[in-house]
Amino acid sequence: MTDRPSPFYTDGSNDFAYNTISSRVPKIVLDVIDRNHFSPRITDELKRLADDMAHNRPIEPPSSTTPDADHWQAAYQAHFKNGQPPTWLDTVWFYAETLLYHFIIEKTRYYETGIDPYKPFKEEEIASEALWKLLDTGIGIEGEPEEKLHDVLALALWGNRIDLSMAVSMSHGVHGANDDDLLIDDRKKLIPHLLSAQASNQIHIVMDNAGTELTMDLLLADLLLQSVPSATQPTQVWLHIKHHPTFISDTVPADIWQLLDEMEKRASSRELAQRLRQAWAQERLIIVPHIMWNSSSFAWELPLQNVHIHPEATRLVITKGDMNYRRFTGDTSWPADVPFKEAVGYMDVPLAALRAMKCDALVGIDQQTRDALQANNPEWRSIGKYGLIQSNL
Ligand SMILES: O=P(O)(O)OC[C@H]1O[C@](O)(CO)[C@@H](O)[C@@H]1O
Repeated sequence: MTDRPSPFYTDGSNDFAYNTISSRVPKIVLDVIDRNHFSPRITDELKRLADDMAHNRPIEPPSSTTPDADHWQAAYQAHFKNGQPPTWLDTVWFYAETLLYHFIIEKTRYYETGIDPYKPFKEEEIASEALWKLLDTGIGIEGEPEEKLHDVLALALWGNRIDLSMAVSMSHGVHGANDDDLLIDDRKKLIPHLLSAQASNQIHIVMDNAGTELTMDLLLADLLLQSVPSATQPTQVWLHIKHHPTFISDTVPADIWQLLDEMEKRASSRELAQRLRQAWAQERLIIVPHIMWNSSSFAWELPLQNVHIHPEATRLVITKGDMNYRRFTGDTSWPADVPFKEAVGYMDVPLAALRAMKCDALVGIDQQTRDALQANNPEWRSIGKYGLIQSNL
């Protein structure tokens, strides 16, 4: 058993992590200011946050008033160095980035106003014709269940490219996504596992972005509800989403209901929306917002049983996207000879990760493949072009 490598740091030892905290997310904070109409006080607090990150200032103590204050105050202490608060460019990247998005919610007073600071970004995407064209393509997929699952799993993966925090990833789009960019494809194991007769009746999807990715995930959920054979209990699909808005586009409850409303307005997607609403009403489709998915904890630190992920009932956990991949694999680059199954060995349930690669975190790709991709494009890991469908099956 290979020891888990340390997580990426923001101190320059990993370029992408450093650039994210020193430059990329400060720009996102300023963009959030521009896209909203905050009071001068909130605007000044956000500008100071952006400036603190860019200038490697000490991280300020988190507030004591948010529902997850205990987590963030404990994490703050746990990341002290030499008895001092960490600075933004000298700490664990996963902590710094998740904390940054927590601070945006804290400073925009989300818990006092209920206003999603990313709503302007999300509204723009849900109005895009590309989203609705892709949904029509997905709805039009025909064939046997295994054929449909093969194609819809690919759409759910490539939908992850559409990520409002990463223009370069969005630039690759979903239409025309081809399997050449799919570096690992475990669908040949996943699909028989999903379609076989088993006692476990629950598929848990740890969700990611609203908008296009959510549209593809709802299409996948509908197909799973129709295709996965029921056992003593009806097949259920659980959607695990964020408790509050984060990472610009991550899904919160309002995003699901707004999308279903929009789907119902369109003749081509009305039936899909109605099936999903009915599945929800019959408790076959279950939506679970939980603040653990907003935290800086890695997956092995999370009480997954608190969100009903139990070995005996769970047929598969599907994690979507880059941040969840980082949370489940330790936000690090594993040695090339370590299989995905080993890196997630703490998981006592079948797991599949559907991820468009947007940073250096990686496990389960051999050295020869890494070298070839590196020679072709040194930024191959972080441009959202390549995708993984990895499983511990
Ligand atoms: O929505 P996803 O797939 O989790 O990716 C979003 C994240 O990808 C990253 O660029 C790298 O994880 C983050 O900085 C970014 O916000």
